[in-house]
Amino acid sequence: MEQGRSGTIGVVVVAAGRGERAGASVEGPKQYRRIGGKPVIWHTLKIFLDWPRSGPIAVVIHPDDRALLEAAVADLPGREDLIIVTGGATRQASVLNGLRALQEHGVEHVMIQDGVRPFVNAALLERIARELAGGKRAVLPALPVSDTIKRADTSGVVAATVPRKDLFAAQTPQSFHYATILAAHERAAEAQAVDFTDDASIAEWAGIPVHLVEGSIDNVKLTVQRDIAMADEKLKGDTLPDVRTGNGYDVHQLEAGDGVTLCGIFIPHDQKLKGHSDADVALHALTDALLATCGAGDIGDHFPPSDMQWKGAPSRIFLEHAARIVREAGGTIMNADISLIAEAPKIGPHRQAMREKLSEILGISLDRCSVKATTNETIGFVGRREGIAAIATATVVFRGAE
Ligand SMILES: Nc1ccn([C@@H]2O[C@H](COP(=O)(O)OP(=O)(O)OP(=O)(O)O)[C@@H](O)[C@H]2O)c(=O)n1
Ligand SMILES: C[C@](O)(CO)[C@H](O)COP(=O)(O)O
Repeated sequence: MEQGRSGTIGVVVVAAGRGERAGASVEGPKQYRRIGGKPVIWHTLKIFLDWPRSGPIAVVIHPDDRALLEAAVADLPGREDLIIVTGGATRQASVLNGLRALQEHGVEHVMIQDGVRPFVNAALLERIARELAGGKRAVLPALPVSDTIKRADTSGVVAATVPRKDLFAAQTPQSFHYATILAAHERAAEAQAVDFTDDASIAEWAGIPVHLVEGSIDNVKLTVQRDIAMADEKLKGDTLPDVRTGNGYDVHQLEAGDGVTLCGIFIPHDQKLKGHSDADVALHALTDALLATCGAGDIGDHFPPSDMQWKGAPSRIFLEHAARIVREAGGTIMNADISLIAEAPKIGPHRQAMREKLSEILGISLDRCSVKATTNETIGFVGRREGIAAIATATVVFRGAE
């Protein structure tokens, strides 16, 4: 065996199982099922191929799956460097074959990864690598169990509640000093000690201290059909359009005057709206709705009433500002909808002009601009003609989900 090159981390990805618990599929065993449009094994291998510290990578497959693997990785950069190995009847046997395949590659450490954990991530690999570099011979990513754990007898009756304080759920990549874990695996095989479900158990059996590092909550093993469906949904979700809705509400008092400005349209009336600017409640509500779609605060944050420059200002300035913020954040305004709540003046005759004004200010088509109005049936402050209220909703689509 070649001497391990200091710091080189080999990888064994085991993918020779039959996936019986997940059930049959035309795509083959679960490691070849597509999630987010790519086979599970493609995702897993990509993480290791992209991770700059990966040394040689052995992929352990079932003898019947050669064509499936080749098709699965056909478009994966770096696939030509993968070392393809045939697996055994158990996970343990498959890992041993993978470890043996790295013998001539001079690795100092090895990460042993389930092919069916496609959400392993570089941050987790870095955490593990730090421990290996610090001299740990066996490192196990794991998370504390969060469910209460019961032990049951064979009739399905609970025999005991197991204190969970010291319990952890083991993940992969379980990572080791290469020569140490290879020797332990070889000894376990010779001793026909064969019921180990993971490599840390073999290290424990061989008396090697296994050190925990914090696993990753995303790093789930796809075991049953539902796991695969959920993984697919998760990845598809990442590419869904990022549609956001914001709402806004505003009220201004009425006082004696000669008219009100609503949605940028002046309507002659025997009252006017009180306010620092032109007091266009409708445009103020819509400004808030737009700002809300990108978490940009509210109108008061951008145009403080204490700032004299906004005295008597036309409110279209505020709306144009909010629309600019939305666009700069990557948003496209899809729809703006305003409901006015006013006893008087009548809004109906001005609705079309208001919609056209919104369309002009926002730069979107008329059919995406809606203005509605209702009275307050003579009750409350609106009913007593003491004020006018407006409610607005804006829908914005952003480029790509976060
Ligand atoms: N003989 C085996 C058995 C399992 N594995 C691999 O070990 C990982 C974890 O095993 P598991 O989830 O149990 O996969 P399967 O054995 O395929 O599933 P099942 O037990 O439902 O058949 C998987 O990537 C699987 O392909 C392997 O390489 N060789
Ligand atoms: C290695 C493992 O993924 C750690 O949780 C697990 O032990 C594999 O068990 P399985 O029975 O092969 O699913």
